[in-house]
Amino acid sequence: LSLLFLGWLTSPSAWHNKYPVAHGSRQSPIDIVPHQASRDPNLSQIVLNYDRCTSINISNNGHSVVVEFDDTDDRSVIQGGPLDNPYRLKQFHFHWGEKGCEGSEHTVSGNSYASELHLVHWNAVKYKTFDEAATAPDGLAVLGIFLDTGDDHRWLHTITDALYMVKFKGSITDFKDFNPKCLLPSSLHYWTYLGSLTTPPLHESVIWIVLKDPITVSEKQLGKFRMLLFTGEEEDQRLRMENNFRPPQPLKGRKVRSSN
Ligand SMILES: C[C@H](CNC(=O)c1ccc(S(N)(=O)=O)cc1)Cn1ccc2ccccc21
Ligand SMILES: [Zn+2]
Repeated sequence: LSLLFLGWLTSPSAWHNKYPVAHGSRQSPIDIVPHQASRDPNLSQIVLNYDRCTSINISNNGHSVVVEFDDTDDRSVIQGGPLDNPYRLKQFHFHWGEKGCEGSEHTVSGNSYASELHLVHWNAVKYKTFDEAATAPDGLAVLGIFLDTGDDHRWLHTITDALYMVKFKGSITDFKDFNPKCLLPSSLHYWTYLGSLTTPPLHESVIWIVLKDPITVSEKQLGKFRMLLFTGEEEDQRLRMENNFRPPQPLKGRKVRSSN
């Protein structure tokens, strides 16, 4: 692809050239093997205090579609589980494929889901800014939620109806009064492990919390994500945004823990 050739849209296998940490000891995503995860009785449940969250905008950053939140105070935080502090919700975004059988970043016993939702939080107790936290080993906490295909998701339309407004890379529009609690599965049982950002700069700064249960969305709803473009309005090449997922990375001796 000319964009690949131009080095703009680099493939995951080339990222190590510019970001050597791509071959680091705690890279994400990983393949999660449930029976090899250790049940840890000290792992409490995770608590999501999103009731006063303030969504601000939705945008296409050329990698995914991102909904950003007001993170100037502790109005929406995740806490408990493996976390020693509350972590502030900053944004959520998705990863997806070009067909239903792949698209998630984490896999479970080698199996992919159609998509994966990432709710990105940062440790504002220990760090002053998101960018500072994004480079610290305990700086970020990302809640991963798998998306399965089946019936329509009753609340996802609020997001998919806005996607036409952010078709091109670099586009952004208001997106108020959205509470991501409506995107949670019924159970908050999870796996947790120490990992990284799954896109450059691949900082090894993420405490991953991956929910065991997926949510269900329809092929039609997922198809609307595929009408987004990697390319900007001014570019003559139009590249559909799909397969924006990094494949699983080596575990390198890490332990995956399981909530009860
Ligand atoms: C990281 C930040 C841009 N990336 C992210 O915020 C991010 C968040 C979550 C994920 S995922 N898919 O793992 O949930 C991936 C990327 C900007 N930024 C801050 C410091 C910094 C330094 C160099 C370049 C960019 C930098
Ligand atoms: Zn992500």
